[in-house]
Amino acid sequence: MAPRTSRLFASAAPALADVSTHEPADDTMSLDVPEQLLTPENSRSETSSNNENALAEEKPAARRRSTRMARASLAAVEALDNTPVKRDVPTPSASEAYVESLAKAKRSHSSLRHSIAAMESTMRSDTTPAHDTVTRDHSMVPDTPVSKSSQELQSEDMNTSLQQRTLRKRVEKTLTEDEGADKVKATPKSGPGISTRRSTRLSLLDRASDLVDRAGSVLGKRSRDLGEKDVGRRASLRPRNVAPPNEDALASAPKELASKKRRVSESDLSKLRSQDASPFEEPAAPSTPRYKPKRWLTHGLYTGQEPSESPPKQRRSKNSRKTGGGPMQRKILPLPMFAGSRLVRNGRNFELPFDVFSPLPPGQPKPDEWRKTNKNVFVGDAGSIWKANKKLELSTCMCTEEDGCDENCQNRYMFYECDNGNCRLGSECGNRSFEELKHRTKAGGKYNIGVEVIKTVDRGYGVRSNRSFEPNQIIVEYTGEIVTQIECERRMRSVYKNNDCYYLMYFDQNMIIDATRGSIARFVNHSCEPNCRMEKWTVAGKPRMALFAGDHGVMTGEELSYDYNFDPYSNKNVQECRCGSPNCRGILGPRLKDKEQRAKELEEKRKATGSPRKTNAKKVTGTKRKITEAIENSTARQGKKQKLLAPKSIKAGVKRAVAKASTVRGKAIAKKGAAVSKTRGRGKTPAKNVKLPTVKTASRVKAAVQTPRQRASTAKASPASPAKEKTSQLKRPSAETKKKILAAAAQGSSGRGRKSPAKLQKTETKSPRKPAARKAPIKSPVKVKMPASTAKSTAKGASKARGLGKGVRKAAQSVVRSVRGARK
Ligand SMILES: C[S@@+](CC[C@H](N)C(=O)[O-])C[C@H]1O[C@@H](n2cnc3c(N)ncnc32)[C@H](O)[C@@H]1O
Repeated sequence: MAPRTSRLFASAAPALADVSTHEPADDTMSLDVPEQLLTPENSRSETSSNNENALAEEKPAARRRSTRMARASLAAVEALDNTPVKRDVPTPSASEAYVESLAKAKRSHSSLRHSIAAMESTMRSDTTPAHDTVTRDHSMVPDTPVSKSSQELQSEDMNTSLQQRTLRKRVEKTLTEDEGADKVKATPKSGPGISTRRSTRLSLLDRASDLVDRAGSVLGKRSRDLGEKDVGRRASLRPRNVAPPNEDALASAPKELASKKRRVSESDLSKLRSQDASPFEEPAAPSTPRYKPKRWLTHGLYTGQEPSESPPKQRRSKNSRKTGGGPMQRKILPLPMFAGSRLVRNGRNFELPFDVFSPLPPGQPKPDEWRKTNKNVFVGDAGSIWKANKKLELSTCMCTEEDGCDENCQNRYMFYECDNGNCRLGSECGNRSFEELKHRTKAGGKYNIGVEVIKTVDRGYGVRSNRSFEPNQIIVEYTGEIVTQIECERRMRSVYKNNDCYYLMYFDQNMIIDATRGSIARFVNHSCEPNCRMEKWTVAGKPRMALFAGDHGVMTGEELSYDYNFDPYSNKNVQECRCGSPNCRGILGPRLKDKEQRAKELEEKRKATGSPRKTNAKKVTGTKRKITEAIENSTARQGKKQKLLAPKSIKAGVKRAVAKASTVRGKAIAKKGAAVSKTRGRGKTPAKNVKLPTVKTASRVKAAVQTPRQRASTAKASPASPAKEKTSQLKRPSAETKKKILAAAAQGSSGRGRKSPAKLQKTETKSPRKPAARKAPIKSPVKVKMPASTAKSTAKGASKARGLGKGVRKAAQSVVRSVRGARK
């Protein structure tokens, strides 16, 4: 005890000096007790053993000192609590404790005085004068957990002036009753005294590690690793008895500590340390550095995946090598992303897949020679010519708000865009496509623009949609340099003569858009079954071209195409089409016109039904495509044509002959009537004979055959019709023949016929008036002669042309017979 006491004295020398100045010492014990309680080392040891949370908290120095004082005073309270008397009696309130302490203070007044004086002197020596007041007045107000617990004991009396005195009295009481306090003091002084210093350093270290943690989370993995290494190194300095900020533990800790202190001898200090540490280590959390907890994303690519120990954005193998954490605790491979086991177990709400809007990844081949312009630019003379021909075209929209300029809008029909000048519907108007496109372009971004260039397999570049488009929605404007036709031709001859691709399109006023320098629309390829249309609209009086979605709309990722309806100008320019559609026309040529399209459809219909074809192949002419098609068609139908045409031509010939014959007959009848009337009127009977043979009146010829005169007249008349048709082939009869005919006619008429000579005479009498008329029947045999063959041929021809009938044939034959008979 002696060396120890001297050591204690040595350490408490300043305090003793102060004490001696205030009050003389009554006995040695009175000096011993405060020394054990109030040395700075003691107070530190208490702090280190109880204060855990305070390590991490920043406090001003003065506050820390006051805390130490509170610890010192609290140690006395704890000692008080540890007495057997206290354990049996319920914890008194602050006022009771005060009364108690007063009673006890009387008993050991003198010794307490010394101890209090020593305590105050210690306080003075530890704190500056400025803080002295603070220490005295607010020694119970520190915000550490321990001081809070002691503060609770006095919470009711905090406002009274006895606050400090209560503390003093309790200390006095403790000192009085606890005679073995020196034993208790030995342990905290030697054991935790060491760790007190450490704790002071550790509070700083912990703060520093906190800062490193924060910095690590900001600076990234490498910094975190560095921080971790540092922390690991400092961990050797960390006290092993760091307890969590548990109030129960804090409350119980001093009791256990006090009881152990009594049991442990001074010689077993090293053992004591390890034993002291054990009760605190059990509830204490492992002394790992306190990292900011990782927050796993609740959305994005990895949503639904099991969290791993690896930091994100790093390969697991690499990560485990660095951190030494090892791979994840998995027995089998995880399920694929978006179908992980968690997803299978729990399910989740529907989320759009990440590639719904997925522009092409970077690194796509891009056209080098493309010079872009999103506006039409007039080049050369085009501008001046355009202005000169400019017409102000206005079209006032008549739609109502209910209609909203839908498909029935008059402006829409005419490809006129509505604007505030010609339409009063404003935002309700549905016919402002170019306006919409303007807003989209202005907003920018891949989605608003909605198209991107791609490289196709066999058609050069193309354009792909990276969003969906409604049917008939505007997609992109076709812009470029507007040139005159002359300029266009010049470019074709010189500039583009070796080009494979042309970007020329007919525009307006005989001008052409050359999109070699133009918008992205120039890359849109041709398809025979396109999903888009190229349309020309008038916007604010100016024509503009744009690509619109087709009637079925466009889906994300589809390649855009329209029908070029391409005019290749020459054979050289005819290009093979590789659109791959089922109805591909084979070349980049013009599409069928409506009429041809209809004809084609009809043809197909006929083929299907098997009905004969009426169309004329001659009509299918024009462009190269059409010629090709016509050739194909003709070769395909040649056989059919031959089979069909043979019977057709006969029928047609017969029909023609009949029609002609009937027409001539009709005419002849009409003429006959007229002639008869004329002759009658004029008294020309022989004319009747001349006219009768006009082939057509078969019945009358028959009747005429019945009498010789009539036969004769028929014989004269019968060849008349063919003679009439083929006058040049007839030969004139000789005079002798004429006489014979006349004689035969006279005999025949006198012998057979009932005709009176008067009649004949009458006829003859009439004949002088018209000798030519009379001559005609005379001539007729000549005629008949010749016409005999003619009649034959006529009969043959008539038999060939079977439409003439038997009557005509018989008449002709009878004429021939009569002529022969007349000869005989
Ligand atoms: C206006 S450009 C289209 C963009 C072009 N593919 C490019 O790479 O620049 C027209 C040219 O593309 C090619 N092309 C377009 N559509 C095609 C198709 N269906 N089949 C074959 N070639 C096509 C032809 O060479 C044509 O002259």
